Amino acid sequence: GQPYDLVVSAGIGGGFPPDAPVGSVVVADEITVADLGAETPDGFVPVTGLGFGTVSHQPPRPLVRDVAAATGGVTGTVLTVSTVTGSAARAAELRARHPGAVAEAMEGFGVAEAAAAHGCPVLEIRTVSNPVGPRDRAAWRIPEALAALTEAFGKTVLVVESWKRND
Ligand SMILES: O=C(O)c1cccc(C(=O)CC[C@H]2O[C@@H](n3cnc4c(=O)[nH]cnc43)[C@H](O)[C@@H]2O)c1
Repeated sequence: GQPYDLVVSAGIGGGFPPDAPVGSVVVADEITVADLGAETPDGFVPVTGLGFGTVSHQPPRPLVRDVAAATGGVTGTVLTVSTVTGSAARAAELRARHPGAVAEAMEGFGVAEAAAAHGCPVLEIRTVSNPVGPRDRAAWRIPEALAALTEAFGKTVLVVESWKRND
């Protein structure tokens, strides 16, 4: 079949204040799964600490830089979680464990694993619909985040097309 040059995971996400406010664009320079591992009496141990697997993927640096410049996006780690953060304590715990985290979402790491399995680079772009923290569904700005995503994705496509030609 036709080989792919890039896999893009795009969607909305929660932003860690103050780095990624609601409405902002985030481009992952690292895609990290935050809750894949084991809980032990001494705390959370990632799968890598258990002796197998992987917990992070790195999108191509020049592409991240150029997409962030084109979209006005913030770069940083985007965490993949299975459970949407719903408390200040959990938000603080995640940030303590991942100081470079600017956002969380639910799909990026799975997409990155699939891309890696096919030797394909990956990019994750998120627009922020809500702050990561105490659960307040009424504060989620999903239509605004989707509108921002549409705009950011259009700019991303232009960068990706020139990146493909030049790389
Ligand atoms: O009502 C809830 O608390 C709730 C629980 C689970 C999932 C949801 C969603 O609507 C998430 C679906 C979608 O949005 C992304 N997303 C947006 N904000 C966040 C976040 O703060 N943490 C994690 N994921 C988030 C996610 O990637 C999904 O695509 C609501």
